[in-house]
Amino acid sequence: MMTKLIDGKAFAAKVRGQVGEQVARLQADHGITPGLAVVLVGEDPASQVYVRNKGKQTVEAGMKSVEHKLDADTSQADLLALVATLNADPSIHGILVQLPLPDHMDEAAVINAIDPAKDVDGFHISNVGLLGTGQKSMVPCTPLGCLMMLRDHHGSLSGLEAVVIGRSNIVGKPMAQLLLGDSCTVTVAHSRTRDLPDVVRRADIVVAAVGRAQMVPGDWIKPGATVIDVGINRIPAPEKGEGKTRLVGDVDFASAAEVAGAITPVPGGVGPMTIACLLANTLTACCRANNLPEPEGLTA
Ligand SMILES: NC(=O)C1=CN([C@@H]2O[C@H](COP(=O)(O)OP(=O)(O)OC[C@H]3O[C@@H](n4cnc5c(N)ncnc54)[C@H](OP(=O)(O)O)[C@@H]3O)[C@@H](O)[C@H]2O)C=CC1
Ligand SMILES: Nc1nc(=O)c2c([nH]1)NC[C@@H]1CN(c3ccc(C(=O)N[C@@H](CCC(=O)O)C(=O)O)cc3)C=[N+]21
Repeated sequence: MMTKLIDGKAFAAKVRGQVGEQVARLQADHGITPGLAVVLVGEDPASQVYVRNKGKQTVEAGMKSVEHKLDADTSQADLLALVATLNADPSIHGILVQLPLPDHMDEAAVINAIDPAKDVDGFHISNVGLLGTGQKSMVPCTPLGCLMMLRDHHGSLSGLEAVVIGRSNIVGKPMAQLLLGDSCTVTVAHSRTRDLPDVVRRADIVVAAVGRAQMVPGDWIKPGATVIDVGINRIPAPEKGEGKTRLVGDVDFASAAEVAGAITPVPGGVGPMTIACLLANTLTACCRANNLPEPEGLTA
């Protein structure tokens, strides 16, 4: 089987280009610059990398980027006060609080304190409810990026069997909602699923969002299926030198690529699309806030 590599890096660059064009038009026609605020609590090195990448790409798309870095022992009240300030700031159209938060914080309380119109992660209960009932919402970036790649590859997803492995609020559940919205027959698998290999074998579309390095082998994949690998796992890479690591997905890429019709790599697949969709959501939020037409092709 000749598999098609779905190039998320190139796709994301295209999306960011479209966002940049529409940001320039917004600026020229209306004098408005979309603004994104990213809040990071604590010093998790991986989170710092993501936050830096987000800030850089936000600026490259012509938008305003603000980063707030708080100590790991910041009180929840102080974080909520910052969120309230950002909610009230008219130059900020998108707010992202990087997850996970330190253990002493109530993640749901913080997320639900964000103005839903500025919730570019799409994690606020209002947005979750709107998505679940098929109404206009802010759509979570990672699943939105996956959906864009799937639509691009398949055209219509109608009637396809989709299996999502993972049921988290940030990836698995919203992914399942989006696939249902595009008329897939959706199965959501998780750690209690009986006979996961058999469940995965019936899928035309597999979305793996588990957080376990290379757990899905090629012999679970139906020949010709499309495989979207959300996982980001760092594993030792002694071949690169002592103490070195490399990134791998939740799918065993080498064996899955032998049978899949199309597959996303890690890195260079879902990850860059997540950031591109964050920029798209910020633009969308800015247009909505100003009663302007929404950007085309950048929403679900
Ligand atoms: N590329 C990107 O932009 C992003 C990548 N990620 C990556 O995606 C992965 C998943 O993230 P996230 O959804 O936050 O993770 P969570 O840990 O929140 O959820 C993992 C899910 O996988 C399920 N699971 C765990 N073990 C198994 C198993 N053996 N068989 C089947 N299902 C299992 C869990 O089931 P149960 O509910 O029963 O415990 C849970 O539903 C991670 O690698 C993360 O780094 C995340 C966000 C963005
Ligand atoms: N509120 C919130 N929203 C998020 O969207 C969110 C979050 N918290 N917490 C953490 C996860 C993870 N996440 C990634 C984003 C980009 C890459 C990405 O760009 N990955 C590159 C590689 C980056 C590298 O080299 O480390 C790639 O896959 O090619 C990965 C992971 C967003 N998340």
